[in-house]
Amino acid sequence: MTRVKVCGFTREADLEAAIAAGVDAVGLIAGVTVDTPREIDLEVASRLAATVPPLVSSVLVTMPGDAGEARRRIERVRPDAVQLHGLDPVDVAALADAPADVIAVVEPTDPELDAYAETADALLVDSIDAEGGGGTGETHDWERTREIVTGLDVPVVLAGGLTPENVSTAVETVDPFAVDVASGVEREGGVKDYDAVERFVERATRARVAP
Ligand SMILES: O=C(O)c1ccccc1N[C@@H]1O[C@H](COP(=O)(O)O)[C@@H](O)[C@H]1O
Repeated sequence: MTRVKVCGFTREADLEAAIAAGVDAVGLIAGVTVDTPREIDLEVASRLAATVPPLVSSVLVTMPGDAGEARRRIERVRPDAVQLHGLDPVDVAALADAPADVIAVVEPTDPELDAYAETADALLVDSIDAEGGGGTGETHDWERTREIVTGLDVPVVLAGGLTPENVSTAVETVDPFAVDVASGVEREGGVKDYDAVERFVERATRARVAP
């Protein structure tokens, strides 16, 4: 069954609603260098991460300048996992002993996919913007991401432009370890649409990969 991450919470009530809807992971965006309505400061991220119950993963989504900054943010927020935008495989490898699983964000055509797969605990394949940020609301070539899933021995998370309306097709096409959504389940920037979150979770987990 495909796991589900919903990302970009700014309000505790939205986090609670998503957990009640059955998400496997919740993303908290802090320390990013792109303009987004979903960014919160590290202190708020730390407070929200502490509310996430056992058996649901908290994920710090961040764009640090280097591994040292990433480590400081992990120690401050104490997430179960950290989703890193913009670090190279060497910096990702330097976080192998950090107290969080490491998810490296890549685009489907990244020439260093193999190196990231060897150093990170999971890859998140996203339609990232020129600055390496996510939250674009854009899909990418899912066939290419399917090739990544079949070609690499690392959990692959599919992100980028997913919605309750397209997530079934995305899962059937890509067969990812998990799917990840931010803007596609919002009624306004940074505010989640609870019905959309429920429909996203239901359709993502019900979808079956074509044999
Ligand atoms: O959501 C954002 O604004 C964001 C900003 C900077 C880094 C990551 C961000 N979000 C990540 O991008 C994916 C895809 O977003 P979307 O579903 O296309 O809106 C999101 O799930 C986060 O992991």
